[in-house]
Amino acid sequence: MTEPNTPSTEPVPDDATVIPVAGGSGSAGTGGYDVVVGKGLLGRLPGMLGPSVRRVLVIHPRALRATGDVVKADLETAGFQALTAEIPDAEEGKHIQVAAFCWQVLGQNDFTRSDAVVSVGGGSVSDVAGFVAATWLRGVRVVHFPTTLLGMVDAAVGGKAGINTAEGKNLVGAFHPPAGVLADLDTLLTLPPNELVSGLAEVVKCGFIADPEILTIIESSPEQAQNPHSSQLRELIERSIAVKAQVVSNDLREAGAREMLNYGHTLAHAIELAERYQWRHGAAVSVGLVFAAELARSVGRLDDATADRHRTILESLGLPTSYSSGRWETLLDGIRRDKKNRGDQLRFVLLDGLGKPTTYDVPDASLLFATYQEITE
Ligand SMILES: NC(=O)c1ccc[n+]([C@@H]2O[C@H](COP(=O)([O-])OP(=O)(O)OC[C@H]3O[C@@H](n4cnc5c(N)ncnc54)[C@H](O)[C@@H]3O)[C@@H](O)[C@H]2O)c1
Ligand SMILES: O=C(O)C(=O)C[C@@H](O)[C@H](O)[C@H](O)COP(=O)(O)O
Ligand SMILES: [Zn+2]
Repeated sequence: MTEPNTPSTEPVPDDATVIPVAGGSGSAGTGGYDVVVGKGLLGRLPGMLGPSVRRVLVIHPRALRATGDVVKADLETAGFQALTAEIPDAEEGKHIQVAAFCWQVLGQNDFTRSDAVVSVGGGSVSDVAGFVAATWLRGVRVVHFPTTLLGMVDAAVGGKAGINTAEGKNLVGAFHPPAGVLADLDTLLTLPPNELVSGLAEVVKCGFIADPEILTIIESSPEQAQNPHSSQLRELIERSIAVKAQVVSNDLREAGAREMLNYGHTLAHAIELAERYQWRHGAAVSVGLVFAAELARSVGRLDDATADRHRTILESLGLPTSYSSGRWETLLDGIRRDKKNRGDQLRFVLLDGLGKPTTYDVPDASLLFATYQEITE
């Protein structure tokens, strides 16, 4: 795997797009923070960290060692005392022992409440780094520098941070909004195509729950949607971030409306657990979206055209839309541990129509088994 192009620090470009998010600990406006989308954004990092920060821990996976080193060197040039913590790649990084290793580095280097964490990597890195920042001294600042499409459009925005346990995905975590997010499009140039496509599943999710123009853009050219140089992909990124920013600005702690961002995830997380995290998150979300569409169709909430559109658009991107038969009991175990459930009540996010997400209390698990038959290979 090739590492991203080394981001340049100067000058800060003018063609960046700034998407504000309300709520949190950032420096933008009244307690909110900015998600900046553009190229050559690293020069903005000191400003996002803020004037009180002296020490910075840069957390990155092994695969992005050179990028982590560049970020560290730039921070040192800007006058910070910077350290790096190298963590295991992908889902192996979302582990309590990895968090403990980062806490040890912070402790041994006297990090105080006025110091900060920076994540450099995909969603797995922003999740664990955000969790470390949320828990160290009960909360220090974190800035995310996402290097995957999925990280830019989803994981780095909104403050959900967490790790996995043996029992399931993201079962331990915190809501800890970043002080800012730098989505540097240059980093996408080295992202393997299957990772970029994985991120597009979350983009499609945003299209179905809130911004149908996203679907139209992808349908008009699935190829350009996958081209890291294209204006279409940049527009998809900005639209998806705008959807997420709007939702989390109004419901950071998922008291209600934020649940819509979990569309497709009830089955997706169960698949990831069943597959021991050998499936990409976006691939699992893709199957989960089709499952949710079929469930909504079967209970008479979603029209055929919108339900069918799920499969068509996801397949046009090369994402999976079906899953192995014979795994239902394993999947149901995962579904029972979903955070949207209340007691024995299983709950899903479904669509009442395009752009009309709602929550659905499943009356009987047999309904889910029947829907599973609709998506098995
Ligand atoms: N907190 C949230 O709101 C939220 C939202 C969505 C997903 N997530 C989580 O995000 C995780 C998935 O994130 P992801 O899809 O970014 O995967 P990831 O973090 O596992 O990264 C995918 C792979 O790409 C490599 N990589 C990263 N950037 C690269 C680059 N620029 N060039 C080359 N290789 C690069 C990584 O080393 C890794 O092997 C899951 O754990 C999911 O649960 C969290
Ligand atoms: O931000 C949210 O809220 C989401 O649900 C976004 C999801 O894409 C993301 O995968 C999130 O990590 C899932 O959260 P969880 O609470 O179901 O673990
Ligand atoms: Zn997700």
